[in-house]
Amino acid sequence: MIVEVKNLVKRYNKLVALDHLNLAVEEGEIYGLLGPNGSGKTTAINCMLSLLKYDKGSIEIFGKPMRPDAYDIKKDIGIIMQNVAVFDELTVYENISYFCSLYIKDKKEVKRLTEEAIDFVSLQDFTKFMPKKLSGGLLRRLNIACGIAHKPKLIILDEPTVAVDPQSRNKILMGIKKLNENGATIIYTSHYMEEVEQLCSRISIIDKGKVIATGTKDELKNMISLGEKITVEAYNLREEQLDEMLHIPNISHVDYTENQLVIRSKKGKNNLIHVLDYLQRHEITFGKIYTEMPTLNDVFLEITGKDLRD
Ligand SMILES: Nc1ncnc2c1ncn2[C@@H]1O[C@H](COP(=O)(O)OP(=O)(O)OP(=O)(O)O)[C@@H](O)[C@H]1O
Repeated sequence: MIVEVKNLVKRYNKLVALDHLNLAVEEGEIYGLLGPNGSGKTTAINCMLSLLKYDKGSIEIFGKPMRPDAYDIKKDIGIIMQNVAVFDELTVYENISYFCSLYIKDKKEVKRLTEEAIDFVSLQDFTKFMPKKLSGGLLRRLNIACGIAHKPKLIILDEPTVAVDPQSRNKILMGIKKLNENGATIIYTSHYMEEVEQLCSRISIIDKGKVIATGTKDELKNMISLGEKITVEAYNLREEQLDEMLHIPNISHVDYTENQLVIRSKKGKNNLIHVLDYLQRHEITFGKIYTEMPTLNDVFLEITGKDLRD
């Protein structure tokens, strides 16, 4: 186990930001913390790193209790926080080199690792730039390079793609995958379900400071009753046909607006075949047809009754 958080409680005066939060991150995982803004992700990370005092619970990292002065643990952790934390008066190269030298004493090794980190985030053309001259996406990449140059075993990224252009976002996501392939365990917080789905091997969904569900994306989707959503471009459907479709096995909702028929099904096999069969038997003209599986937002919605983005 790389990180084990048990029954963590953190209050800001009367507000309970973490309410008996439990997490267990195993070696080699990309572990996602998915939750809406204000659900407690940053507070959890700050507690894990001993940057914030908490009221109750325990935190172990690499099998040892985490404390503010646990430098032997901290040297193996790379942190990339939401707010970019670099020195404005240092160049891109100097920033990365400085953060790396906090952990690595050998100067030649610092140089080698700095250059490797620059290549890794593709900032080769910007090494002499001051941070203020970088775009938002490049600045995020610099922030990441500063956090990972010393090759930590555990890398924690708190919403690293907020307000980042799509090209930099892709580079960041691919970079995180590569860091993981090279052996690092990753904790990744986000309120973007698509990113978490794409990237993470296991996910904890967090709401109001509590973990409400944990699993792989497929395990999470299997927790809910919703099956696939079938969308059909269909013409001249009558009210009674829509009512009849509700009697197709497993179908729970039917909606028809502007020639778009949207059918929601419960879990089960052959839902699409049954729908197609109905359309053909009733000689209903139809065009494009596609199905979508439930998303992590559907999971969040079914458990909490609200959208992730609310
Ligand atoms: N220093 C603070 N003082 C008082 N309340 C705080 C403080 N920091 C966070 N909170 C509150 O604690 C709760 C959890 O906030 P936190 O920032 O951990 O959530 P989050 O999931 O990381 O959201 P975001 O992505 O918006 O940062 C929120 O209600 C927030 O308003």
